[in-house]
Amino acid sequence: MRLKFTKMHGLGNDFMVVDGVTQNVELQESLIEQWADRNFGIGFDQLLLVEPPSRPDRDFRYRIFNADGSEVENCGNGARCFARFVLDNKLIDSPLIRVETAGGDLELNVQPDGQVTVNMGRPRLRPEKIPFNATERANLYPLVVDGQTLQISAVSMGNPHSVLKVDSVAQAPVATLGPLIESHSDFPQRVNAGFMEIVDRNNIRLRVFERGVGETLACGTGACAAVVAGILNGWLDHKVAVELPGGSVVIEWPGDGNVMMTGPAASVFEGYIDTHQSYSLGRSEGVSV
Ligand SMILES: N[C@H](CCC[C@H](N)C(=O)O)C(=O)O
Repeated sequence: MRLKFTKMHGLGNDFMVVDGVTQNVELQESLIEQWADRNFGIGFDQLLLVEPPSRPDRDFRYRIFNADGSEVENCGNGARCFARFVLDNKLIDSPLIRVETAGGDLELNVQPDGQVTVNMGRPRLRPEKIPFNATERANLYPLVVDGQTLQISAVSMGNPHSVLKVDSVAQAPVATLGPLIESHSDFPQRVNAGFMEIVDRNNIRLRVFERGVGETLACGTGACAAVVAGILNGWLDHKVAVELPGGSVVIEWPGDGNVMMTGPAASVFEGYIDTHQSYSLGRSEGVSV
Protein backbone atom coordinates (compact mmCIF):
# COMPACT_ATOMS: atom_id res chain seq x y z
CA MET A 1 0.00 0.00 0.00
CA ARG A 2 1.25 3.51 -0.86
CA LEU A 3 1.12 5.68 2.25
CA LYS A 4 1.09 9.46 1.85
CA PHE A 5 2.98 11.45 4.49
CA THR A 6 4.20 15.00 5.17
CA LYS A 7 7.67 15.73 6.55
CA MET A 8 7.45 18.53 9.13
CA HIS A 9 9.46 20.01 11.98
CA GLY A 10 9.07 22.17 15.06
CA LEU A 11 12.39 23.95 15.69
CA GLY A 12 14.25 21.10 13.97
CA ASN A 13 12.51 18.33 15.96
CA ASP A 14 11.33 16.51 12.87
CA PHE A 15 8.35 14.34 12.11
CA MET A 16 6.73 12.06 9.57
CA VAL A 17 3.07 13.07 9.77
CA VAL A 18 0.49 10.57 8.51
CA ASP A 19 -3.21 11.22 7.86
CA GLY A 20 -5.03 8.26 9.37
CA VAL A 21 -8.40 9.97 8.83
CA THR A 22 -8.63 9.67 5.04
CA GLN A 23 -6.09 6.81 4.79
CA ASN A 24 -6.43 3.32 6.29
CA VAL A 25 -3.15 3.09 8.24
CA GLU A 26 -1.71 0.04 10.00
CA LEU A 27 1.70 0.66 11.53
CA GLN A 28 4.24 -1.87 12.74
CA GLU A 29 6.99 -0.96 15.19
CA SER A 30 9.65 -2.46 12.90
CA LEU A 31 8.47 -0.37 9.94
CA ILE A 32 8.54 2.84 12.01
CA GLU A 33 12.11 2.09 13.04
CA GLN A 34 13.08 1.52 9.40
CA TRP A 35 11.38 4.68 8.20
CA ALA A 36 13.00 6.72 10.99
CA ASP A 37 16.50 5.76 9.84
CA ARG A 38 18.23 8.83 8.37
CA ASN A 39 20.20 6.74 5.84
CA PHE A 40 17.97 3.81 4.97
CA GLY A 41 14.61 5.50 5.49
CA ILE A 42 12.80 8.83 5.51
CA GLY A 43 14.52 10.01 8.70
CA PHE A 44 12.65 11.58 11.63
CA ASP A 45 12.58 11.87 15.43
CA GLN A 46 8.93 10.88 15.75
CA LEU A 47 6.07 9.62 13.56
CA LEU A 48 2.77 11.41 14.23
CA LEU A 49 -0.45 9.59 13.32
CA VAL A 50 -3.62 11.67 12.95
CA GLU A 51 -6.80 9.69 13.66
CA PRO A 52 -10.50 10.41 14.19
CA PRO A 53 -11.36 11.11 17.86
CA SER A 54 -12.70 8.44 20.21
CA ARG A 55 -14.84 11.07 22.03
CA PRO A 56 -17.41 13.60 20.76
CA ASP A 57 -15.72 16.53 22.56
CA ARG A 58 -12.47 16.10 20.60
CA ASP A 59 -11.70 16.85 16.93
CA PHE A 60 -8.87 14.33 16.52
CA ARG A 61 -6.79 11.69 18.25
CA TYR A 62 -3.04 12.05 17.77
CA ARG A 63 -0.61 9.20 18.36
CA ILE A 64 3.15 9.60 18.69
CA PHE A 65 5.85 7.01 17.91
CA ASN A 66 9.53 7.53 18.68
CA ALA A 67 12.25 6.66 16.16
CA ASP A 68 12.78 3.34 18.00
CA GLY A 69 9.12 2.48 17.31
CA SER A 70 7.92 2.99 20.89
CA GLU A 71 4.54 4.71 21.25
CA VAL A 72 4.59 7.59 23.73
CA GLU A 73 2.13 9.85 25.48
CA ASN A 74 2.84 13.37 24.25
CA CYS A 75 4.91 15.51 21.90
CA GLY A 76 4.86 19.30 22.15
CA ASN A 77 6.64 20.26 18.92
CA GLY A 78 4.58 17.58 17.25
CA ALA A 79 1.35 19.11 18.52
CA ARG A 80 2.16 22.39 16.77
CA CYS A 81 2.98 20.54 13.54
CA PHE A 82 -0.19 18.47 13.93
CA ALA A 83 -2.26 21.69 14.06
CA ARG A 84 -0.57 23.04 10.90
CA PHE A 85 -1.09 19.66 9.17
CA VAL A 86 -4.82 19.28 9.80
CA LEU A 87 -5.47 22.86 8.63
CA ASP A 88 -3.24 22.56 5.54
CA ASN A 89 -4.94 19.29 4.61
CA LYS A 90 -8.42 20.73 5.25
CA LEU A 91 -9.23 18.06 7.85
CA ILE A 92 -10.68 20.94 9.89
CA ASP A 93 -11.43 24.57 9.08
CA SER A 94 -11.15 26.04 12.58
CA PRO A 95 -7.85 27.36 14.02
CA LEU A 96 -9.02 26.06 17.41
CA ILE A 97 -8.34 22.31 17.55
CA ARG A 98 -9.21 19.92 20.40
CA VAL A 99 -7.01 16.81 20.51
CA GLU A 100 -6.81 13.68 22.61
CA THR A 101 -3.47 11.98 23.16
CA ALA A 102 -2.39 9.03 25.29
CA GLY A 103 -0.97 11.60 27.72
CA GLY A 104 -4.08 13.75 28.04
CA ASP A 105 -6.10 16.39 26.17
CA LEU A 106 -4.55 19.32 24.31
CA GLU A 107 -6.12 22.49 22.90
CA LEU A 108 -4.29 23.98 19.92
CA ASN A 109 -4.69 27.50 18.49
CA VAL A 110 -3.08 28.43 15.19
CA GLN A 111 -2.36 32.18 15.23
CA PRO A 112 -2.68 34.36 12.08
CA ASP A 113 1.13 34.74 12.03
CA GLY A 114 1.55 30.93 11.88
CA GLN A 115 2.74 30.54 15.47
CA VAL A 116 0.83 27.84 17.32
CA THR A 117 -0.23 28.10 20.97
CA VAL A 118 -0.83 24.79 22.73
CA ASN A 119 -2.52 24.27 26.07
CA MET A 120 -0.31 21.39 27.21
CA GLY A 121 -2.43 20.59 30.25
CA ARG A 122 -1.29 20.29 33.85
CA PRO A 123 2.18 19.02 34.76
CA ARG A 124 2.12 15.83 36.81
CA LEU A 125 4.46 16.04 39.81
CA ARG A 126 3.59 13.11 42.05
CA PRO A 127 6.32 10.45 41.63
CA GLU A 128 3.83 7.69 40.85
CA LYS A 129 2.33 9.80 38.04
CA ILE A 130 5.65 10.49 36.34
CA PRO A 131 6.56 7.59 37.01
CA PHE A 132 9.66 8.00 39.19
CA ASN A 133 10.80 5.89 42.15
CA ALA A 134 10.57 8.26 45.14
CA THR A 135 8.75 7.99 48.45
CA GLU A 136 7.34 11.55 48.32
CA ARG A 137 7.10 14.52 45.98
CA ALA A 138 10.02 16.98 45.99
CA ASN A 139 11.31 19.78 43.80
CA LEU A 140 14.72 18.13 43.65
CA TYR A 141 15.61 14.44 43.91
CA PRO A 142 19.03 12.77 44.27
CA LEU A 143 19.81 10.51 41.30
CA VAL A 144 22.96 8.39 41.39
CA VAL A 145 24.39 8.24 37.88
CA ASP A 146 27.79 6.83 36.97
CA GLY A 147 28.96 7.10 40.59
CA GLN A 148 27.89 10.75 41.02
CA THR A 149 24.77 12.00 42.81
CA LEU A 150 22.87 14.47 40.64
CA GLN A 151 20.08 16.73 41.89
CA ILE A 152 17.27 16.46 39.32
CA SER A 153 13.66 17.56 39.00
CA ALA A 154 11.10 15.05 37.72
CA VAL A 155 8.02 16.26 35.81
CA SER A 156 5.50 14.57 33.53
CA MET A 157 3.75 16.38 30.69
CA GLY A 158 2.00 13.12 29.94
CA ASN A 159 5.47 11.81 29.17
CA PRO A 160 8.27 11.60 31.75
CA HIS A 161 11.03 14.24 32.01
CA SER A 162 14.13 14.60 34.15
CA VAL A 163 15.57 18.15 34.40
CA LEU A 164 19.17 18.75 35.47
CA LYS A 165 20.33 22.36 36.04
CA VAL A 166 23.78 22.94 34.52
CA ASP A 167 26.06 26.01 34.33
CA SER A 168 26.35 25.77 30.54
CA VAL A 169 24.37 23.68 28.07
CA ALA A 170 27.26 24.01 25.64
CA GLN A 171 29.53 22.20 28.12
CA ALA A 172 26.85 19.80 29.42
CA PRO A 173 27.75 16.06 29.13
CA VAL A 174 24.56 15.30 27.17
CA ALA A 175 26.10 12.49 25.12
CA THR A 176 27.42 10.65 28.19
CA LEU A 177 24.88 11.44 30.94
CA GLY A 178 21.85 11.59 28.64
CA PRO A 179 21.61 7.85 27.90
CA LEU A 180 22.46 6.94 31.52
CA ILE A 181 19.61 9.13 32.82
CA GLU A 182 17.24 8.01 30.00
CA SER A 183 17.55 4.36 31.05
CA HIS A 184 17.96 4.91 34.82
CA SER A 185 16.14 2.29 36.92
CA ASP A 186 14.44 5.02 38.98
CA PHE A 187 12.41 5.84 35.83
CA PRO A 188 10.56 2.56 35.20
CA GLN A 189 9.27 3.78 31.79
CA ARG A 190 12.61 5.45 30.93
CA VAL A 191 12.74 9.26 30.70
CA ASN A 192 13.51 12.27 28.51
CA ALA A 193 16.66 13.84 30.02
CA GLY A 194 16.79 17.66 29.96
CA PHE A 195 19.85 19.83 30.68
CA MET A 196 18.83 23.38 31.64
CA GLU A 197 20.97 26.52 31.86
CA ILE A 198 19.37 29.49 33.66
CA VAL A 199 20.21 32.70 31.74
CA ASP A 200 17.92 34.92 33.84
CA ARG A 201 14.44 34.62 35.39
CA ASN A 202 12.79 34.82 31.97
CA ASN A 203 15.28 33.00 29.74
CA ILE A 204 16.83 29.54 29.76
CA ARG A 205 18.87 27.41 27.38
CA LEU A 206 17.94 23.74 27.10
CA ARG A 207 19.22 20.53 25.51
CA VAL A 208 17.25 17.27 25.69
CA PHE A 209 18.37 13.68 25.25
CA GLU A 210 15.00 12.23 24.29
CA ARG A 211 13.70 8.82 25.35
CA GLY A 212 13.74 6.48 22.38
CA VAL A 213 15.51 8.96 20.08
CA GLY A 214 18.65 10.57 21.51
CA GLU A 215 19.48 14.28 21.53
CA THR A 216 17.05 16.27 19.39
CA LEU A 217 17.28 19.87 18.18
CA ALA A 218 14.23 20.73 20.25
CA CYS A 219 11.74 19.13 22.66
CA GLY A 220 8.46 20.90 23.41
CA THR A 221 7.39 18.80 26.38
CA GLY A 222 10.99 19.06 27.60
CA ALA A 223 10.75 22.86 27.45
CA CYS A 224 7.51 22.70 29.45
CA ALA A 225 9.05 20.37 32.05
CA ALA A 226 12.17 22.53 32.41
CA VAL A 227 10.18 25.73 32.99
CA VAL A 228 7.89 23.98 35.51
CA ALA A 229 10.98 22.68 37.34
CA GLY A 230 12.60 26.13 37.28
CA ILE A 231 9.49 27.83 38.65
CA LEU A 232 9.02 25.21 41.39
CA ASN A 233 12.63 25.68 42.46
CA GLY A 234 12.26 29.47 42.53
CA TRP A 235 14.71 30.03 39.66
CA LEU A 236 12.23 31.35 37.05
CA ASP A 237 9.26 33.71 36.64
CA HIS A 238 6.01 32.54 35.04
CA LYS A 239 6.79 33.35 31.39
CA VAL A 240 10.04 32.00 29.98
CA ALA A 241 11.73 31.99 26.57
CA VAL A 242 13.40 28.60 26.09
CA GLU A 243 16.35 28.61 23.67
CA LEU A 244 16.95 25.14 22.22
CA PRO A 245 19.58 24.20 19.61
CA GLY A 246 16.87 24.38 16.91
CA GLY A 247 15.28 27.65 18.02
CA SER A 248 13.13 29.24 20.72
CA VAL A 249 9.72 28.53 22.21
CA VAL A 250 7.79 30.47 24.88
CA ILE A 251 6.41 28.64 27.90
CA GLU A 252 3.98 30.10 30.45
CA TRP A 253 2.88 28.47 33.71
CA PRO A 254 1.20 30.38 36.58
CA GLY A 255 2.51 27.91 39.16
CA ASP A 256 -0.53 25.65 39.00
CA GLY A 257 -3.03 24.72 36.32
CA ASN A 258 -2.14 24.39 32.64
CA VAL A 259 1.18 24.97 30.86
CA MET A 260 0.94 27.08 27.68
CA MET A 261 3.49 26.73 24.86
CA THR A 262 3.82 29.00 21.80
CA GLY A 263 6.11 28.29 18.88
CA PRO A 264 6.43 27.61 15.14
CA ALA A 265 5.58 24.64 12.92
CA ALA A 266 6.91 24.02 9.41
CA SER A 267 6.06 21.71 6.51
CA VAL A 268 9.05 20.60 4.43
CA PHE A 269 7.79 18.14 1.79
CA GLU A 270 5.14 15.53 0.97
CA GLY A 271 5.95 11.99 -0.06
CA TYR A 272 4.72 8.44 -0.45
CA ILE A 273 6.14 5.20 0.92
CA ASP A 274 5.24 1.57 0.25
CA THR A 275 4.14 -0.02 3.54
CA HIS A 276 5.00 -3.49 2.24
CA GLN A 277 8.59 -2.55 1.42
CA SER A 278 10.93 -3.86 4.04
CA TYR A 279 14.69 -3.91 4.09
CA SER A 280 17.38 -4.71 6.58
CA LEU A 281 18.69 -1.80 8.63
CA GLY A 282 21.97 -3.58 9.10
CA ARG A 283 24.90 -2.21 7.16
CA SER A 284 25.41 -4.64 4.25
CA GLU A 285 27.95 -7.36 4.92
CA GLY A 286 29.36 -6.56 1.51
CA VAL A 287 29.11 -8.86 -1.51
CA SER A 288 31.04 -12.05 -2.12
CA VAL A 289 32.67 -12.47 -5.51
N1 LIG B 1 9.97 15.77 20.83
C1 LIG B 1 8.77 15.74 21.65
C2 LIG B 1 8.93 14.84 22.84
C3 LIG B 1 8.81 13.45 22.46
C4 LIG B 1 8.89 12.66 23.70
C5 LIG B 1 9.37 11.29 23.46
N2 LIG B 1 10.81 11.27 23.16
C6 LIG B 1 9.12 10.45 24.68
O1 LIG B 1 9.62 9.33 24.72
O2 LIG B 1 8.41 10.92 25.58
C7 LIG B 1 8.32 17.10 22.11
O3 LIG B 1 8.54 18.06 21.36
O4 LIG B 1 7.71 17.18 23.18
